[in-house]
Order: sequence, then structure tokens, then C-alpha cells
Amino acid sequence: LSAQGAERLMNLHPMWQGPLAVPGGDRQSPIDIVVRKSVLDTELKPLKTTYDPKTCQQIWNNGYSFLVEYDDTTDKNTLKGGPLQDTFRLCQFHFHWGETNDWGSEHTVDRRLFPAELHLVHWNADRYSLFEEAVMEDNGLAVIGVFLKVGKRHEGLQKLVDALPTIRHKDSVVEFTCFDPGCLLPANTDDYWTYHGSLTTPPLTESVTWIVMKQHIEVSHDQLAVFRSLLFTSAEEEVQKSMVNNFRVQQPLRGRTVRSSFT
Ligand SMILES: NS(=O)(=O)N=C1NCCCN1
Ligand SMILES: [Zn+2]
Repeated sequence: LSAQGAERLMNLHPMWQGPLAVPGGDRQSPIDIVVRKSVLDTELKPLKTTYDPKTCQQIWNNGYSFLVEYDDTTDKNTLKGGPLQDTFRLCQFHFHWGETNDWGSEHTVDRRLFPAELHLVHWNADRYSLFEEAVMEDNGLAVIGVFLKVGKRHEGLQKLVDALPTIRHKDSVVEFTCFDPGCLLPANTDDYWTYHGSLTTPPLTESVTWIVMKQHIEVSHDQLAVFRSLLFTSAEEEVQKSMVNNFRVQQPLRGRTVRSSFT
């Protein structure tokens, strides 16, 4: 097995932590955001999100995280502005978290870890007609990252937390409607860092414009504990493994510049 083969295997392993970048990958994610090395870009515009809660369809456990999926066959849920030239459509959001509140996020800020990180995944609907096409293309995707901190209860999140026990096992799906993903964004969405990177789970393609919010959101300890009650394993498997630490290790910056929309 060549080194490259081993790398590919490593990245495909179910609990792959992908310590290595994708072969030849020089824009992999996640990364540590070194604040004093980020470059202010005054051309960066405010983010413009328009989400329609009625287009929320289902919530399911894919064996690595849980995803809330939206109907992306029309332009009902869009992301524009910020560093983006085109209009992007939301297809799903999901989270990454740790087994304790001491770690769990994928990105870090000056090495600071957060207990969890939300990813809102969008694809470029001006250039492509399906997520699957956009995922392979430069500038095909835009993912908003939001850090979670443990504090007061997040009222908007509770409807989602209440659904998690019904999708404990891998591959379980339930209908999930009327959820506004906008309620998970911080109050201030004008301050963010942005850089060109990749998906942090397979296919790890380098097609993502990352937009990482400076302001975090707060969730309660108990809400986050319910995330950890999910399982990586399906109902059939004998040994049940709790879904925790579903984050990728950080990747080399490879000379990339992280831009900031604020000083
Ligand atoms: N964690 S991530 O970068 O969003 N990775 C993803 N991989 C598959 C499709 C959606 N997102
Ligand atoms: Zn993610």
C-alpha cells in the first residue's frame, strides 16, 4: 500500500481523523485562525441570508453527525454578499462536538477550542444545478461556521434537541419541519473571517469558501449533553459507540491568507 493509498484509506476510515491532508491538498480545512495574521479586507460586504423555515424537511443521523436538510430545489434559502460573488443555496446544517466541553470545534481562534461548531452548508446555485456538482468545483460551496459556547439555554435550538432521541442510531431519519436556521446565527454576522478551504468530512474536496463567525452562540450544558447521547453505530451493531469528538484535526495553512471583515 503506497503512502498515498494509506492516506486515502486514512481519510475514508469511518472514524478517520484525517491527520493527513488529501493527497496534493494545499487548501484543507479546518485550520487555526491566527487573529493577528488575518488581513482586513474592506471590500468584504455584510452577509445576506434569507431562510424559509417551511422548507425544512428532515433530520437524520448519518453516522458521523446529525444533519437538518432543506429543500434546495428553489431559491428559498439563500446566502449572498460577504466574500461571495454568486448566490448560494442552503442544503443542510450540522454540528461537530467533543466528549467534554473542553474541546469539539473544528476551527480554532488563536488555538482556542470551543465545545462545538455549527456548519451551514450552501452551494453555488448561479453556476451549478445540484450540490453534488458544486461539491467538486472551485467556489462551488460556502459554509458558515458558528462556534458554540456553554452558557444559557438556546430556545431556538430546543426543538432540534428534542428530536435527537428519535434519531439515536446511524441512518435513522425523522421528518423535521418549520425550523429557521437563521435562529442559530449570532446577533452580529458582520464580523467574520473568510478563507478558501475544503470540506472537513469526505469527500474533503477543496471547494469551500469558509465564513467563520467571530461571535459565538450560547447553548446550555444540558442541550449539548443531548448531542452526546447520539450514537455513531446503527441499531443492529452490538457495540454502541456514543457520537462524540466528530471533528477533523487541523490542517496546514500552506501559505493561505485568512481575511477579516473587521478590525
Ligand atoms: N464538515 S463539512 O466541511 O461541512 N463537510 C461536509 N461534507 C459533506 C457534505 C457537507 N459537509
Ligand atoms: Zn461540518
